[in-house]
Amino acid sequence: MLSLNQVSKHYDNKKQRHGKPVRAVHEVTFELRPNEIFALIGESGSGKSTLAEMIVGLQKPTAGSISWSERPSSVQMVFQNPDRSMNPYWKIKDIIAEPLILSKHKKKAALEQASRLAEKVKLPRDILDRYPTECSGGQKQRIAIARALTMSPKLLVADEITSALDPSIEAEIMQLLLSLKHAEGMSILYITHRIETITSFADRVAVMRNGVIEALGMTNDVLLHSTSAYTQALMNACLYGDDKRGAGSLA
Ligand SMILES: Nc1ncnc2c1ncn2[C@@H]1O[C@H](COP(=O)(O)OP(=O)(O)OP(=O)(O)O)[C@@H](O)[C@H]1O
Repeated sequence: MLSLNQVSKHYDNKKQRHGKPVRAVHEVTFELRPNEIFALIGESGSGKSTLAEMIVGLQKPTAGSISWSERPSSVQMVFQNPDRSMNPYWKIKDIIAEPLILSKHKKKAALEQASRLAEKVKLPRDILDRYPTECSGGQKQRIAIARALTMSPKLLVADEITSALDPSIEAEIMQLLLSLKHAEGMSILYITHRIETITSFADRVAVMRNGVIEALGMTNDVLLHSTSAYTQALMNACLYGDDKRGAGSLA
């Protein structure tokens, strides 16, 4: 359904003083299967967000191709900081309904759909008439997910969406994503630096390092049996807590 073929994103950084070229993503090739959770892990700066942004069309590759077999609106993205995509002066029901109204649905039907989706992502009923500042971080991520669901996505790209949340709230959001994968029949590209959370969550995992995919396969195979020293170091770093952001000094 989604296939990436030799996808690269290089920045020349010529306009910056002392700017050096960066190979944010370099010749990445993989396919995403229908109805799978695919985790993308790697240390900070390894290129995960750049790759995600190219997949949803927010950035153009400098080389290679990305092909998506479904309608364009069936790829949706949820970001780490939900506040950036929410108008603080709008009620939650209007925030969830916005994509429907933009795509010419009648307001009444859009609000009814927003209410159904709020229930689907297990938000309390009274939240619809509140404003974003009156919601918790976990609730805001549920709101962002509900809004993404208005477009009946076949692929949800989730970029560090639980990174700012407490572990117990993170676990609840991951549980929600698992149930949505089954109920909606969608795939999820899940970007995280918390590797310890993905073992019983992701079907497959890709490990990024300096813009390239260093390992890719079934989650347990990659995390437990990979011969890649970098992947092993990432695992050790998260198990023994010496660097929560990843392999750090292992460049
Ligand atoms: N617009 C840009 N211009 C120049 N360089 C950029 C730009 N965006 C990202 N980069 C560089 O590309 C590399 C990959 O960045 P990216 O944000 O994709 O990594 P990441 O793995 O998502 O990191 P993090 O986990 O910290 O979000 C980094 O070296 C970054 O500095």
